[in-house]
Amino acid sequence: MESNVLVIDDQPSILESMNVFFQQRGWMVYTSLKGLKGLAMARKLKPDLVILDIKLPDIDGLVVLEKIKKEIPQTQVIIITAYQDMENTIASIKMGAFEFIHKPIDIHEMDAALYKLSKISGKGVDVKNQQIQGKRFNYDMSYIVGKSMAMKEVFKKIALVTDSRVTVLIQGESGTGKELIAKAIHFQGIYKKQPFIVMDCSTLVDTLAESELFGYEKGAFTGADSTFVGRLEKAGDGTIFFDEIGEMPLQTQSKLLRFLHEKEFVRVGSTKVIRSNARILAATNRELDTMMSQKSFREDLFHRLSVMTIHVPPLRDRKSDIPLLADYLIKKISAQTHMQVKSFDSDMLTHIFSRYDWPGNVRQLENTLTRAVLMAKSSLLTEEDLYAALGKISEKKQKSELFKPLCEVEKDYIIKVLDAFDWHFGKTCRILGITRPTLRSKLKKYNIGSKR
Ligand SMILES: Nc1ncnc2c1ncn2[C@@H]1O[C@H](COP(=O)(O)OP(=O)(O)OP(=O)(O)O)[C@@H](O)[C@H]1O
Repeated sequence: MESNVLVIDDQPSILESMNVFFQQRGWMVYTSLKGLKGLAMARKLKPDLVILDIKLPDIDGLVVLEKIKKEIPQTQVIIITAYQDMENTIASIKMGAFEFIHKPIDIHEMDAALYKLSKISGKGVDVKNQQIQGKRFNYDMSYIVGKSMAMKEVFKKIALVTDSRVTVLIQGESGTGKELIAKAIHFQGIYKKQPFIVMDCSTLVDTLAESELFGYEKGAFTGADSTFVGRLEKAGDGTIFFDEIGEMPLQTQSKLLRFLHEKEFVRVGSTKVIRSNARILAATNRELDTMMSQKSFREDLFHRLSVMTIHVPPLRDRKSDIPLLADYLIKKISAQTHMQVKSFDSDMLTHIFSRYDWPGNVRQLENTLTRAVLMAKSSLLTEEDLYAALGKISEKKQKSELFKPLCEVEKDYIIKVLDAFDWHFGKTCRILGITRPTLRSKLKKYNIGSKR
């Protein structure tokens, strides 16, 4: 499990720099600009480490330190301050602060403190290892998250094919990460410096498909004002990824098949044969078996493409990946939207998100989290934010809407009976088992007027 740190400082620039520093070392980072809020977060999150400014706008940093050490003794605290203040240094160390670092923060000093921490902490915070993790965590466009058995199988297959030129067919529902896998195959392999070209087959129109794929010569047809280099040629010694291959028009399928046989093609309007060494990857969310039996997908093309197949399971079949994915995606979204990394309670998120089937798979999860990050009112993603992003109301809210105070129940019931008996007081009193004066006093108490 990754370590987590809470940074409490009233300077946004410090929060930002600490955020980057710890994230690069693979830590989960939480931040607070205020002491009291930071204290509340510490109580809730019980972080491995708190970086605490001694001078805070709302509460003395030393008081925060004292409370943290008393209530969450396992949490280590590093004090930071702009003041060379011996008294505070001594006081904070006496109170159990682990280290005292002066501003501006020297990252080597912070690294040294973390190293020291790794020696004393039972959790074994391994700085070196975290630096490696940090390097890997770079929103790399080919970085795939997953620890489920199913994803481990996917990783194994990727590893088998990255350095070869084998044709791979990637199958899976929409949003499962097929394009990401294609990128991983290309960018993790020895040909990663070569181009990676995507051909979205759902946009191919029969008449233009050949030109798009193989290119055309100037004057090949009306409107061909200049020579056009097709996608295959653009791929060079790299990869061409046919996304949504199931959508490729039948005529184009034949042309692609011929290319796969011969490894050469000619531009439209030319006679010059161009040899290509491009690696072919394809993906589909369609049932190609059914399409083949319906003759809308060529069987021979299928066999050519599926030298190796990778089946990407839907998210509902690997829910154990949700916490890891959510953690990664929130960091990715925060970086992309330049929003401060939102902290969240991983158990709460897992509890809520694991109940959904995610028909749109990881893309839907990513979109949901993006909405949650953008809509969140604070730097902490709450249960309410997650439910709102899912377009649902939270259990807490549901319950509060379902259950009302007794007086409201009584008021509603009296009105219901009055309405049912056309506001006949005698009948209403008999049903409710009360006297007329009692009914009158209740009407007054609940401000129930005349017949509505
Ligand atoms: N295992 C994963 N780890 C990290 N990000 C993922 C993972 N799987 C999918 N994603 C992210 O989810 C989004 C959808 O993934 P991708 O476009 O690769 O899916 P797809 O299967 O190709 O979808 P479609 O069939 O609709 O084209 C992308 O932003 C991708 O980066």
